[in-house]
Amino acid sequence: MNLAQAAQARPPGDPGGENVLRLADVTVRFGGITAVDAVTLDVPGGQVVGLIGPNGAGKTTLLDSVSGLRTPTEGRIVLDGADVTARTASWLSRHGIRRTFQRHQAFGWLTVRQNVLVPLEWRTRGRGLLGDLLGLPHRRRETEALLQRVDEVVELCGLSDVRDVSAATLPIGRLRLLEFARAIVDSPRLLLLDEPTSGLGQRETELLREVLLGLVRRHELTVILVEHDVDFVMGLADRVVCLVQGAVLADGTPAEIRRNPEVIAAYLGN
Ligand SMILES: Nc1ncnc2c1ncn2[C@@H]1O[C@H](COP(=O)(O)OP(=O)(O)OP(=O)(O)O)[C@@H](O)[C@H]1O
Repeated sequence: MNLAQAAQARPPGDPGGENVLRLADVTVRFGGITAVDAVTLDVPGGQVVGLIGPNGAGKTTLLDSVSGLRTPTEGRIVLDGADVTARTASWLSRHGIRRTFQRHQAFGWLTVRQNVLVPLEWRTRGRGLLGDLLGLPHRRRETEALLQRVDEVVELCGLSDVRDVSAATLPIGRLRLLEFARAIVDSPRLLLLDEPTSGLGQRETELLREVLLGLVRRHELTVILVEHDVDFVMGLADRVVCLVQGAVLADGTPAEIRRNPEVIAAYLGN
């Protein structure tokens, strides 16, 4: 990862590409509770959109809808121009949407390297099984390429020193970085991050920031970032959306959101 190269590829403030994602009046209800209330949002390619708001504002529920874990009660979700509102999580995952969760999802009994390999194995599952069994050269080359990619991402996420250690023995900060590594290893188009800095120390937070910034600036990634660490969001996001009681209270640049009196009253404080 070279941040200088990354910064050249897309200068800060560049509006990014066409919309990767469009939410149109997305509403999610749980019985009488409206968790997400008619949210309309465009996410241009290559941008980081920060999603902030108080506890219970509907941020995670919105990510659940975009990642196919929860079908909206109303409204439409459009990915690269196609309506994906009713698509399943596994379909969306195969089509380039990845997410992390507030609680890490690593497999404790696998090593760091094996954990990062899982999404790649899953993507190529079943393909070339005969080639594997016969040890055919083209399959060996494919496997070597996958392992090389795994090692690159493990290094990028600062996990090389623990790559052969089982995940169950890692402290929480390392586990969160492992979760992130698993989410980016197969180069998703859209990454949904749910409180990625929670449990990270200062150095780990800075590493995560640099890795994310590099990927985004090189147009490799579009991100929706849910995060309570306001400085982290404001430092990374091209745009910030503040949700309150399921609805969009404000949508603007980090500077606009920081000085928005309604956002200050509802969430940021003074
Ligand atoms: N499975 C569920 N069943 C019923 N209500 C739910 C469910 N999931 C979320 N809610 C409710 O929906 C609302 C939004 O919750 P959500 O977790 O999306 O908020 P959030 O902004 O992510 O909060 P936090 O910052 O605390 O993670 C809350 O009132 C919550 O209690």
